[in-house]
Amino acid sequence: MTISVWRYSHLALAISSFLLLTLASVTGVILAFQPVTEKMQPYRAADLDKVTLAQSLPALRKTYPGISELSVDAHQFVQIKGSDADGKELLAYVNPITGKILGKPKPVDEFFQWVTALHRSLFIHETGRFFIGLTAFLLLLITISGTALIIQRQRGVKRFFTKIARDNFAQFYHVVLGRWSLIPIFIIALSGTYLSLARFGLIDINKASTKVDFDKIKSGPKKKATDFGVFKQTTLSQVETVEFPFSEDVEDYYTIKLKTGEVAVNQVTGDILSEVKYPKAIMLTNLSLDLHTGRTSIIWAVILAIASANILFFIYSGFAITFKRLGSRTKNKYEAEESKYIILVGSENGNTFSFAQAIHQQLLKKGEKSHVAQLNDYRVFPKAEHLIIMTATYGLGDPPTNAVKFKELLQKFPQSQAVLYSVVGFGSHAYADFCKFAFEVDQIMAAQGWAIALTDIHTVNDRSPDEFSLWAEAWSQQANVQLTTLQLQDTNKNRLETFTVSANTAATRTDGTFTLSLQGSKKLKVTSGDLLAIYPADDHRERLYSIGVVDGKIHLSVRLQSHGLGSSYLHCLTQGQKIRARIVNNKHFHFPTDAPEVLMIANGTGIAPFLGMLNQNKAKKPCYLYCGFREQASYTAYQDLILECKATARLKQHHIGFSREGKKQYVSDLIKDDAAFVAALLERKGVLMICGSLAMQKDVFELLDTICSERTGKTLSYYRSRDQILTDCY
Ligand SMILES: Cc1cc2nc3c(=O)[nH]c(=O)nc-3n(C[C@H](O)[C@H](O)[C@H](O)COP(=O)(O)O)c2cc1C
Repeated sequence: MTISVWRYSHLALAISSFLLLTLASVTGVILAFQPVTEKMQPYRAADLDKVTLAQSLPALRKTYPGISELSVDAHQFVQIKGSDADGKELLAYVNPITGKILGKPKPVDEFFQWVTALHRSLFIHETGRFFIGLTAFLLLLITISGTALIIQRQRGVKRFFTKIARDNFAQFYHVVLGRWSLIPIFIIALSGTYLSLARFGLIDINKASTKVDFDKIKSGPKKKATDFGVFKQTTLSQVETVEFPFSEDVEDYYTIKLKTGEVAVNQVTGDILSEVKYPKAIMLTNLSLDLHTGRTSIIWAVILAIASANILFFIYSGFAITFKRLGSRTKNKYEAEESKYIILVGSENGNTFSFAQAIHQQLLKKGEKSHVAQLNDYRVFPKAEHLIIMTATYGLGDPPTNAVKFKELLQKFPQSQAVLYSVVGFGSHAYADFCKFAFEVDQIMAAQGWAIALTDIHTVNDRSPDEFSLWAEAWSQQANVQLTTLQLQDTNKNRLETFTVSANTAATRTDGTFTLSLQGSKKLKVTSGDLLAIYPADDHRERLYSIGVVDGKIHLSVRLQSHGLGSSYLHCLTQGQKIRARIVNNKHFHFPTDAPEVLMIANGTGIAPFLGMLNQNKAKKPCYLYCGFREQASYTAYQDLILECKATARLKQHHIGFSREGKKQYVSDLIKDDAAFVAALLERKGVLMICGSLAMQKDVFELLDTICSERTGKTLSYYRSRDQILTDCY
């Protein structure tokens, strides 16, 4: 089943039951304390599984000749009923062997009684019981769909308990707590459902009673009750109640109600007069009661309380996740299945969506059925006549995250009608592989029998509105759809903050690299590894820089490029100057606080985020830094900070190589020298972080692939898929 089927089932079930589930969970938490408080009373008889009826019944009957009934409850309290020597009513907890009175039963606490009635029937008797039973059943289905979702999210049953990628608080803890409380919640739901079915007679739980043939009752040979075989073989832990003979008359007998059946015993001879076995359903009902109420074990009662409290958290976090998802989803007027125009977007930072929206809105205005989705949502579009694919490119010509599945899905879901397609690539000439992913998409589209190219592939450099308009014009002519001026919303521009330059080393360095410190005007949510987006020409062109946060300030490390738009702009900034920029949360490259060890690999200005991470490593997690520079002069600027981190144990080891001096080493040479250590670190679940040039990343990946296959027998992608290799290269 696809993830969305499970997700929607999970959501629909949760929505339909959340009110009653909240009530049942709150009352469930309270009721879990009932067995805990009751069990604290000092009436518990020890080792009931060793005390036989032969040891107990004759002794009790001797001490209390007026005894009529003995009962053993779930807390292992032995209670007797009858009349005492003075003919007064006798009701007490006793020691089953000595008969010593341990205490008097108290009526059930009124508060617990009230909560129990609310929990079971909402004070509306059978109707309430029905709704509570239904809620238990819905909870069972929610647990099953939740399990399926966790398995899909973790990509397999075997990886069920492996590390969870952290999206946001609600999502992360919904899954983390879900995994741990799955079993108790499943048991609560299953036992609750079973008890309701039994209550409504859908399961037969009628207890048949013993039938004694009075004509066959023998009055001899007489035996002592302590020698009755059935008494010797039965322990009090098996017993629910014992009804004592009313008188010494042979026609009055013992009726012993066990958990598994009922036995009538001749009080003179000890013969079994009649015996019935209960159906399995009775045992299952008892087990369900034990499991649902925690009445037999304090530990289980506490687990039930925690699990019920977790259900309340799941209700909160489940809704938080849903609202967030709905908020960020592209709002489509028409479903994909009914739309003539399908616009698929590949985007990492959201900019490409604003171009897609511009076309989408125009089509809607014209009364056309248009639908915007992510490339990863590609499927069969039965009514589609036009497919527009707009995608960015990242890394070494890689797809954005929301497009990684597209190629596979395309092979899986061929369209059954001819569809006219057009591909628009969004990229930047600042990267070697300009719009590479878009070109790949265009090529595989061309290979689909059902796909007909409406235009040649168009590329848009640096989100240029002019270049995009050229494509829009070409497409509108070919598609015969008139488009008026496109409204491109630059949402990023609304999110700019002011930063003050607190230091710039541009003037003091000769090697072309410089560091820049910035101070935000207000308290910003930023951490090392995030990116700073600047708009040097105050237009659509955006430039991103990795951030290191050192002592609360944002540090950038930049190499001045000839004709570089961003680097030239930053180079000229002077102390005290203010700039407008925004922080891009780059969560996949944050310091992995859960990792046991971290190995950082950087070349050149890629060291910036690591300096911040090391500075923030107050927990002194073992960190190793492998760094490559052109010459010593490039390294000097960072040396003091690195040595300080080492002196304060925030950095355990560092290895620096210079490509144009001394041994002429690249960072990959440093890694090669320590291949055994790197492999062992990966095996110890350590994390490798790489920041710097894409060329360096390529070399290091090739080397790591060899190291892994030779030394750990695993592939590099094995560690990448487990978030043990994190990259931020440019
Ligand atoms: C880290 C990084 C890597 C990039 N790699 C490439 C690339 O290899 N080729 C390319 O043409 N553009 C590359 N770009 C530019 C983006 O594709 C371009 O800015 C695009 O408009 C971003 O769209 P989005 O905001 O929708 O993700 C890269 C941008 C960043 C920040």
